[in-house]
Amino acid sequence: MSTYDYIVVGGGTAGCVISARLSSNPDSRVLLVEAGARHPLPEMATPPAWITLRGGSADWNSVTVEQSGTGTVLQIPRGRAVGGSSSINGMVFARGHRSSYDAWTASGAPGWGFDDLLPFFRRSESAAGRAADVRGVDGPMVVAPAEQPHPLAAAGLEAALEAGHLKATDISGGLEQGFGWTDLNIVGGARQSVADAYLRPVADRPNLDVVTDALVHRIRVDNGTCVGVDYTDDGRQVSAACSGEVVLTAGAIGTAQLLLLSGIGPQAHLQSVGIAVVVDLPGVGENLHDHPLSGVVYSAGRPVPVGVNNHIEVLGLMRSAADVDAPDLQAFFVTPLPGVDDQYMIAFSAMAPRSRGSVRLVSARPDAAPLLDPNYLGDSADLEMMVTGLRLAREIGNQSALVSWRDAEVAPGPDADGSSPRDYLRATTHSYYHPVGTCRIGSDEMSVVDTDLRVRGISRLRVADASVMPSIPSANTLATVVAIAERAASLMQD
Ligand SMILES: Cc1cc2nc3c(=O)[nH]c(=O)nc-3n(C[C@H](O)[C@H](O)[C@H](O)COP(=O)(O)OP(=O)(O)OC[C@H]3O[C@@H](n4cnc5c(N)ncnc54)[C@H](O)[C@@H]3O)c2cc1C
Repeated sequence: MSTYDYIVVGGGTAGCVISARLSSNPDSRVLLVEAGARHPLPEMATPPAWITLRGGSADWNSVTVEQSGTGTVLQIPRGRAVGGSSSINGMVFARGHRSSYDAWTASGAPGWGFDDLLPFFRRSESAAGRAADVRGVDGPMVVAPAEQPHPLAAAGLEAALEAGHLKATDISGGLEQGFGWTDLNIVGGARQSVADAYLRPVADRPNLDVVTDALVHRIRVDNGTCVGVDYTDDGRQVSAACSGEVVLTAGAIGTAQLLLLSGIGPQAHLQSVGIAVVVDLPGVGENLHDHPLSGVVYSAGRPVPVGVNNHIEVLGLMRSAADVDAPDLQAFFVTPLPGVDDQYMIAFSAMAPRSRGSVRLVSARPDAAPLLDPNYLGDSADLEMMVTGLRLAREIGNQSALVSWRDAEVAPGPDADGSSPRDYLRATTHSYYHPVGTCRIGSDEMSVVDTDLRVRGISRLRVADASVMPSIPSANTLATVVAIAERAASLMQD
């Protein structure tokens, strides 16, 4: 059995960051184990093609249980590839508003506010042309607004300003609200995944072993200490030993699933699926949540060019009412709407959803898909927030700046008023692909990791991915996961 100083479980977004940072010390032997393939699919490089990667070989093809708030069963794509979800995602690179992270501090995660995370956000990125005291100048992720902006996105931005929203000079920076050109991790016309930015440049380090197409089954715990992992590689059962620390970076779904498979989780649930309890940790798999997403669809009165980017170039962060404490709604222009000719959408999403769900096992088999219940619109406040989002999106959609594009509102359609917007929202709300929260940081009994990301009750085991977020930030989640991973690497090297 090989012994490593560090084992990183899941070679996705966070896993690529952490294994690259830890292996920069030539004296540390690092193993990274990833279930997906080593090499990228050709379509991953082409920004507008990202939509087609959902449901393909680099997606775990997860679905939810029927959602009580919507009556629907929804897909939750998540990357199964080196680079993880960053290899199939929409390439929007944005921090949440600073209030999102300050809410983490307030919820019992001191040291995780915006100012605490800022050095790690900055370390991760090169954002040329942005304010250098807020944005990074020499990090691996090279991010910038669309080089060749879509003309319909430009018209949408004008329409948002016409509707009275603020113009944001840097909507990706975490300090502003309003509408502006978001940063994208597209470099020279191609996706830059986190694997491209962090891992591939260092993959030939002699002290870094990257094992792919390998499913981790469980972590091994001996007397309260994590001592290694078990995985299958090409049908063989393999055990790797760890003399230092194991860090779980299998994502909000995969990490919770692995802890449960390893006997770390709510006792009654583990017993119900026949897994011996190692630590009764009731918060594992709880607190699953995501941004709910819907949109107003318009037919265009003229051909809408396909564009060379990711279909999402302008983001808006708004407040649902003037007196709310923090921005709580996002809107963006989908230009064009993929899969249909000459339509576009103004999408909107509740940024601080109250609904909470869970990840649970159906059996002790590591290859069995877990039960996923993000509980979209389960809390009626989220539905009402989406009703406000629909109203604000329509306001923007009806402005004169869009008149040369707009033909008609196709969905919900001009007749939808009274109670029918709620029916429309229940029927059309789907995942924004940002599941988080299943192993949250905190100090109460439902938290899973402490503020140093150490799993409660087990030594030499950390979690560092989207699962540790106590609550979802008010933006797409990639940039936040990268910052969490940077911070984790720094904590592990202290
Ligand atoms: C289709 C899509 C579009 C998105 N668009 C955007 C966007 O435009 N902007 C944005 O900011 N965010 C976006 N996101 C969200 C963002 O990409 C994720 O929040 C982020 O990448 C999650 O990082 P992670 O490290 O937590 O998990 P991941 O990047 O998903 O990595 C987890 C890794 O662990 C591996 N793994 C899981 N279980 C096991 C196991 N048992 N054994 C071995 N390996 C395992 C997986 O294969 C995967 O590679 C999108 C996500 C998706 C899926």
